[in-house]
Amino acid sequence: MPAYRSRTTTHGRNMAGARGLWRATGMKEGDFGKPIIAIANSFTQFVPGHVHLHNLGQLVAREIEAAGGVAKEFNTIAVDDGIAMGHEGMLYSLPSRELIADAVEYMVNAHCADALVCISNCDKITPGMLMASLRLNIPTVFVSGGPMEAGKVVLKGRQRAVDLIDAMVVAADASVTDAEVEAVERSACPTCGSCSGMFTANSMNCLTEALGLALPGNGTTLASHADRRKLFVEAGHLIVDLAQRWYERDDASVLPRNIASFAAFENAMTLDIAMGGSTNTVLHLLAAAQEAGVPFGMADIDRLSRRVPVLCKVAPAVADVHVEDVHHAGGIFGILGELDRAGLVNRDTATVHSRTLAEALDRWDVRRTEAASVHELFRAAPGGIPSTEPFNQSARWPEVDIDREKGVIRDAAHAFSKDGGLAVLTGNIAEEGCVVKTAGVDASILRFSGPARIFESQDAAVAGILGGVVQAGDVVLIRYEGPKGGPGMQEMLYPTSYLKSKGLGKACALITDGRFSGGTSGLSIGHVSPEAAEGGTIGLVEEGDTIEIDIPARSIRLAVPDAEIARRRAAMEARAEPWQPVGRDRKVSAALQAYAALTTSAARGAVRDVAQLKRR
Ligand SMILES: CC[C@H](C)C(=O)C(=O)O
Ligand SMILES: [Mg+2]
Repeated sequence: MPAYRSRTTTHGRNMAGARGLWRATGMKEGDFGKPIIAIANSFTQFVPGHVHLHNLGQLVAREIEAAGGVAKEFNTIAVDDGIAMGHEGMLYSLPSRELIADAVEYMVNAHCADALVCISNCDKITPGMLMASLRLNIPTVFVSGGPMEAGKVVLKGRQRAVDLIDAMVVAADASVTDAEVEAVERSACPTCGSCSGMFTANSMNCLTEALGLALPGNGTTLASHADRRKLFVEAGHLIVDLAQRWYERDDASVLPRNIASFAAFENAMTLDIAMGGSTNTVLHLLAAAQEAGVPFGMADIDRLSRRVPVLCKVAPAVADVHVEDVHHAGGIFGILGELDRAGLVNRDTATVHSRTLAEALDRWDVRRTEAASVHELFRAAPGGIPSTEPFNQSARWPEVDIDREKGVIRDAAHAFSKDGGLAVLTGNIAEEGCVVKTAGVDASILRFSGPARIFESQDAAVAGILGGVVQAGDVVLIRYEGPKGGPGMQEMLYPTSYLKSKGLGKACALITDGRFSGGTSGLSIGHVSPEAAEGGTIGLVEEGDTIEIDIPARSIRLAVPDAEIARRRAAMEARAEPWQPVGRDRKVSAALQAYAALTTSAARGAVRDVAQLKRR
């Protein structure tokens, strides 16, 4: 029977000092002996996905106390990728994932907390907390801040849904007037919550639901809707129950590593492929799997991508469907229900709320249950009230969208495409692989070949695209932007958005050892591994070389003879400072240099590898 971790500091005469300090935090006599539950919140006024979290940690805390626990809240940082995008602020985005994971580890282990509630939301906060929960392996429940409502705007006499990406694209489109750009800017992000498309934040919050570590509805219930409050209340009660099951009844099934098993990682990746999730999920699931000690790797992702169809298309893959519409169609359990009917999910995985996924599907798949409460949950609708406050509206659709032939979620027989929404490509330019979100690639360019237009930084690529250097038919190649080379593996959202702004979205390819925002679509191939800074062949490509991309064949290659590549490699190794970008003047802080010294390639999830230090 495991002992409560918190007894280390709450029991024994010699812990009088610690108990004195616990008392000063507000612990009462009767609290000593109750499970101490850490609440990892991530409130900040820098991020719309977190601006509304300031009181939600205490909402959970009151419920923990009502359920018989002691709640202790702390806060992590939270970077807003959309604000950090397109300048050197983006160098900090992926490194912040490691800081968040470490911050949760530090606070939970330093104070011997017994269990954990993670209040996350945006791009690196959910992955960072997920890594921490699997590293710590104590009872954990995730409840994220929830998705933002899609914006609505009238352009050229037609009302359309808009989001952050639309604001970025129209701003660089000379055919759009200043007044129209302003109208989109003012409408694109109407409420608190994570940006409304199937971008990285929403992808990861949906995947945490599929992994079994979050409650049904976590990924798609709007931040603005009153229903979302119930998820926080339920999380507060559930975590005390999970803690008691582990520490008092030796029930190891509640531990994160027994929930996020290999089969659960397969389910999460299957969901991602079926809904065209952000390619960042590849990085973050690989990193989380490593923390969990689960041998889930790129080969598994490739295997799944070849058998899972696209059952749901959401912005940026399509313009007029957002996460609120996925919710209206039954949410993540609606998609998992269709995947289950197609025999594509592991039904016996555990969750924090149901004994198995199969039991959860019976209860939460809107096509399996008539339960009014479930149908009411998925009728939750946007309120259209601009606000930074949560739970401020309770609009409902008349019915749940269960049209699986033409609706937002499809059954396997009516899939948007038989091929999955994500593909892993390999070849001489990416021997450890690279990824492309196929759900966002026009069918006409699944096979593409063209001359390399080389840029040694994201900024140079932006200047080249906006300055007309990039022409139709080109393969934009951005390198030395990997985890080590950037450092920090920037998201290339502005280059991919500006290709659209210039009308080149279906006329060019873009490949990089960097990565992409979930807002990227088009023939955008990222995570090229090994990266240029680690001696990858992408560092040997020369201007005008032909790059051949064949998504159906899962291949990408530099059409240059092996002997020439070998010659170039020898010449590179002979340089005084090999594998460095040409003509780039980027100041890299000591903090980022420390990150670069320990990180690894995208094919490993850009995880920290301290073994590198011993090899020096
Ligand atoms: C819309 C872009 C978003 C902020 C992002 O960075 C991602 O999805 O990764
Ligand atoms: Mg991002």
